[in-house]
Amino acid sequence: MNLKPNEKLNIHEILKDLRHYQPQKRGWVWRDQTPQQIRDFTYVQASPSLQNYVPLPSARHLGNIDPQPSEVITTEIASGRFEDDIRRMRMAAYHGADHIMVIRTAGQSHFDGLLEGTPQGIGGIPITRKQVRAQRRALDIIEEEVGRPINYHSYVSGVAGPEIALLFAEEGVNGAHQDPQYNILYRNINMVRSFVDAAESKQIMAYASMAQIDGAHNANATARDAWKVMPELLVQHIINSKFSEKVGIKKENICLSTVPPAASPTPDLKLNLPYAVALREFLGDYKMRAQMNTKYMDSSTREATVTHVLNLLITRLTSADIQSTITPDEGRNVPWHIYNIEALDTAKQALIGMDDLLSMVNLKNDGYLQDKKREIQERAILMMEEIIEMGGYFNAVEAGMFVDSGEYPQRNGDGISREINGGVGNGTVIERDQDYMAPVTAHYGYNNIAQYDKNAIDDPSSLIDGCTLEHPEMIQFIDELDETDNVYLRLEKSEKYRTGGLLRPEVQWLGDGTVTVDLFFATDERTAEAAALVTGEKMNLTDVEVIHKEVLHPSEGTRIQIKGTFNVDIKIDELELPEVVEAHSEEDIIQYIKDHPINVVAGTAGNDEHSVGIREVLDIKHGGIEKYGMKYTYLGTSVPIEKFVDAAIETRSQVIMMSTIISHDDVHYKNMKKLHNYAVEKGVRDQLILIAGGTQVTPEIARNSHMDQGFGRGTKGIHIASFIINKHKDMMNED
Ligand SMILES: Cc1ncc(COP(=O)(O)O)c(/C=N/CC[C@H](N)C(=O)O)c1O
Repeated sequence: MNLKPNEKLNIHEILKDLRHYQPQKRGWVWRDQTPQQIRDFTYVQASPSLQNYVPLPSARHLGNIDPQPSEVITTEIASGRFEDDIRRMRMAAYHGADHIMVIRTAGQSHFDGLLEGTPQGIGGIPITRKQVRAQRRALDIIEEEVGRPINYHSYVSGVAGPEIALLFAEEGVNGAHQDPQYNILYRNINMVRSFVDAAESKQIMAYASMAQIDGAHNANATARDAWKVMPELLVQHIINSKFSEKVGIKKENICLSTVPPAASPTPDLKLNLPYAVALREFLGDYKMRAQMNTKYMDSSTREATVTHVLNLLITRLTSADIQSTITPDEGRNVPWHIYNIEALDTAKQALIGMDDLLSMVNLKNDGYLQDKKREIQERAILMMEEIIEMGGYFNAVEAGMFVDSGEYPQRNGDGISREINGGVGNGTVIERDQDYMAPVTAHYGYNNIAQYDKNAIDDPSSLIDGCTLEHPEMIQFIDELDETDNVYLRLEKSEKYRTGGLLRPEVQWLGDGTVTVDLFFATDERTAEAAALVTGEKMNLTDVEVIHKEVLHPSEGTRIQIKGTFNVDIKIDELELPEVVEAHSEEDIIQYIKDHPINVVAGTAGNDEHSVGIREVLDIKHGGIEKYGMKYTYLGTSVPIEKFVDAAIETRSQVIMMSTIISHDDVHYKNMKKLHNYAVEKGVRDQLILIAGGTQVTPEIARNSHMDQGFGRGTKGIHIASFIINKHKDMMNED
């Protein structure tokens, strides 16, 4: 399936014959990191541009360039409906994401086997073979469309870790979180079981060349005062990284989740920059996955974005191989399309904006930064030495050494303590017998293959002519298990928004009807909140809820954002679509005017004193037509209609731009007819391009009033200039 930008991805095609689909490749793909020369600009920490993309809004002034940073950019997409998330993945890829992270449904860490089918998830997606295969298949098509590989990522931790790891290897998943410490500390899974499972999972991930992200960041999401766990974060990174390397994951696929432990209004960089430097100095052989702090994130997207940009500054002052973006699941707890895309644009804009920063500034080799860095490192080393003295990691966990609210070596005794012989899965690790044998690939630990064939020791599955990792056709694909909760039922309900010609606003699921309204009330917070809910109801929204409050002043005013459901289906074929306003590139217009000089007469007609609008589209300062080399004679305001034509004749102008804002008694259309009639009377109508503009002017009605074109709200100089050269070309061909 080849995707075209103006064609929607067809979920039915993705699901068709899924049982026979096999992943196109395995393994993580880093970006091609090569400096890029784009127009006048050289980008050093860059990668090649995409074939299909949506550039930043401001790129419009720069020929729509879309430079790509060198870091892999992550976005997390998990609304609970994998079929709807595929659309967002395509949007995200257009905005520069090449690492799609799928959070699992709540509590999947505690499922001791694989889920099947495609039930709807809560707070994430139930990771199943069918769902993974469908999304990887979609990403295979989307990466063709944007022209860059896309890494698909989810989570291996939990009691079914090894089974999930094998599923991911079989289905071509490219990256996963895997860290036994996560199981132990945050899911209370038995520590012996967790490390044995982790060895198996990591071996499989190494075989499939998957990138691994660790779970150290969870400490600063869990700790009482996150900035105090910095020594422990280093320790956690070291434990998982060294363990992973010993199991067999290549260093370039071991990624540290370098989430900084603090965010403004703490002095963000004074805490997080020394930590970032300390981490990279100790563990620079591995890859760094930068991820902004998600603990001190509230419902203000503006505030979260600033924290995100400060994290991007740290990335540019140190280094990152993967740059994660605001994790809507953890930030605003609303995994909506707009938050993924805004965060991707933030990352792209900031990283590109700070390209090659260290060629201009560098970090001081003395003073606070180095002292703080060293202090963090020393605390971490002391902590590791004490762990060894305590008899090792398991004893240290049992003693509550981790996520204590004290800054090591200070201990407050409130760490997360787990019993060596406790937790989920305790007592489920069984010593392998002498004759234990499993004829499978990427299997960790004792495996007595030699008892059957000494030559097969390095290739156990050769005893059975290969396992599922060599023969994907052996994989048992289970379609749907639950007749009441599966993708087919969901697609049936939303089909009218796919092929029924209907539209409804949405935030995450097709046609979910959710809208947000941004309100300000000149009153205190509680009154404003109550008023906002009533406002939503009076707008005929249902399920109205407040999702964000901002006090501008305790009594003068409060900002409230609400969400609500809009319960009306919009019929597409009843819509009157706005005209497409063609805009040539700035270079083409400038060149055309150089070859064909064009003069313009402009002013505001009749008894109308408005002048702002027409100045916006005339002056070079606002990107008016002057910017493209056109010369204009400005007649001012309240210009008699005849004067426009007389001045055009006198100045040998080809164009009249008449601004006519006032629309009482349709005076604006009367002005247009008068202008046309007078030009005819003077015998110059066919030599002139007549353009009318104004807030109440529409192209169709202007043309019906004998103008050549009309321009309404939001018109920019480039739109008018493009029309003028198109019309001028037509007139030239006619002559
Ligand atoms: C090591 C590890 N294993 C599993 C899970 C998730 O585990 P469940 O699937 O049971 O929820 C996590 C979660 N971290 C959040 C990731 C964050 N959004 C990020 O970008 O890093 C984890 O860190």
